[in-house]
Amino acid sequence: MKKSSDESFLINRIKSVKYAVNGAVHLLKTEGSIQIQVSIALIMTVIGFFFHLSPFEWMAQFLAMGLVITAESLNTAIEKLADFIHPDYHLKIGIIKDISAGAAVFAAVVAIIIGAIIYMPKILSFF
Ligand SMILES: Nc1ncnc2c1ncn2[C@@H]1O[C@H](COP(=O)(O)OP(=O)(O)OP(=O)(O)O)[C@@H](O)[C@H]1O
Repeated sequence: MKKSSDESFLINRIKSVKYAVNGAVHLLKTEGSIQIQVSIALIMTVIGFFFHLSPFEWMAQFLAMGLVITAESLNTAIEKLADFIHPDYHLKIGIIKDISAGAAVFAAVVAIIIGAIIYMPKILSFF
């Protein structure tokens, strides 16, 4: 009895991961904002190799990129939920969407600050 409930728990966890991966693939295939953020992340990774980032700088850069892509993904989910619940114009839907987009702005500002801390000294050292 215990064993079969453990097995179904494991199967449910594996299914959840599969659904989550499907969601990530859906975002990558259909959402322009996510495609742009992932493209920026790939470009920043190439730039990171060019500037020989330290392990700590790599960690900070990947955390920043992950934060932005995560915030953008959640913003997309909230926008879609809002459109589904209330397809017509409504002041509160507008505020909810603005707040959701605001979270992505916070993430982007943090990423820009981290990028400046990593790259400004390297760029300035060229001059
Ligand atoms: N149903 C609505 N009612 C009121 N205001 C809305 C509504 N839909 C959108 N808005 C306003 O328009 C803004 C943009 O909404 P929209 O859903 O087009 O997001 P977006 O940032 O352009 O995302 P995307 O281009 O990824 O769809 C919202 O932040 C909100 O201010």
